[in-house]
Amino acid sequence: MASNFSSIPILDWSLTLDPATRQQFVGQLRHAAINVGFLYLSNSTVPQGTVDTLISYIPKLFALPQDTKEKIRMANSEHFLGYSRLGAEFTKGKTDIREQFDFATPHVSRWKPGDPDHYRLWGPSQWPDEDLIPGFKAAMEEYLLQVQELSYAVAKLLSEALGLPPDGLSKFYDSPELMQHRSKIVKYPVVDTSSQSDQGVGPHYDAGFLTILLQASDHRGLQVQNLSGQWIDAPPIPGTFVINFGKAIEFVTQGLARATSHRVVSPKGTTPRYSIPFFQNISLDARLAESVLQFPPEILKLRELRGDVATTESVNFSEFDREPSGKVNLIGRVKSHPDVAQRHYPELFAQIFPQGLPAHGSAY
Ligand SMILES: O=C(O)CCC(=O)C(=O)O
Ligand SMILES: [Fe+2]
Repeated sequence: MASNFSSIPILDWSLTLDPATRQQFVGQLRHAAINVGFLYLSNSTVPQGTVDTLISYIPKLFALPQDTKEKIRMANSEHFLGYSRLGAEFTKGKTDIREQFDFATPHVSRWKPGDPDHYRLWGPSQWPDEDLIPGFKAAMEEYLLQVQELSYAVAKLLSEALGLPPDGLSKFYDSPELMQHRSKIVKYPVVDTSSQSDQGVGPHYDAGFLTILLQASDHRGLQVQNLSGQWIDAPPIPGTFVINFGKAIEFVTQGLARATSHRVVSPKGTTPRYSIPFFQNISLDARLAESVLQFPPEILKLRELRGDVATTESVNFSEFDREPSGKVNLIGRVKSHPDVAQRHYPELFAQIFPQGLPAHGSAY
């Protein structure tokens, strides 16, 4: 019988600051990683002011005129960065009812002719005109910087929690100037469920290492699938982030850090739900099948005690066993945003969608 969970643990980052309580935090992180795959983090290193400033911009960002938003649409960007209008994205063959802007940490594309296609995946963000939303770009870039720092600090503690040295995961990151992490600002509108689905985003796993999610409005909607397949609510808790693990870290930790399936149900009531996930990436070149880590037997025992996870309907990033991380991520982006892919990666698009653009999204 698999151990199971009915709520998501809340971890207090301030425990890490005192040597007397640090190990308590590390133990809680070990439990959350192995048995749940999700946690809330309170009292993190990200200043509340940075969070509040960014949140204050969200309604203004989505209220920009539609043509202003379309000027920076994702289809312009071979990096899959920019604006996606409502209904432009697919998960498991169904339209996700969300509108979003994808941004990323500052990065200059390293791609040059002859390099693999997936080097083109990372590059500069598209920003709305500064005059139309003054201060927004600076607020987002500051947020990205702070959350990036937090993500590296969490990775160190996770490494310890799994019985590795603190730098046990660092070989998966390139030097900072070669790395790029992504984020997006998402709006889930209220839908009329008598005529529409309530799929904010369908069941899926995240692809990378760590996801640090800010639930930026007071709405339920995020749900997490437990080991026996039931959907557990992960409601917003003020002053916290939600952290979860992606398929890449699950792969290299032999399933110790669990990638847990999750989804968002459209909000009820009268106001939209907002969220800001941050996806910590690993090196585009990382070949995970060659980099699986070794763990102490007492840690591996905990995975055995957890037991097997019920099969889920979530989308899988199964190519990690043969392709470099950048290629796996590119394939995921092509499936989620086929219109962008058709324009910028026609060959890969044709392999994945031999019949052309899916009418209703048939990506998975
Ligand atoms: O909006 C949320 O709360 C979660 C979004 C999510 O899981 C994703 O975009 O990967
Ligand atoms: Fe996700």
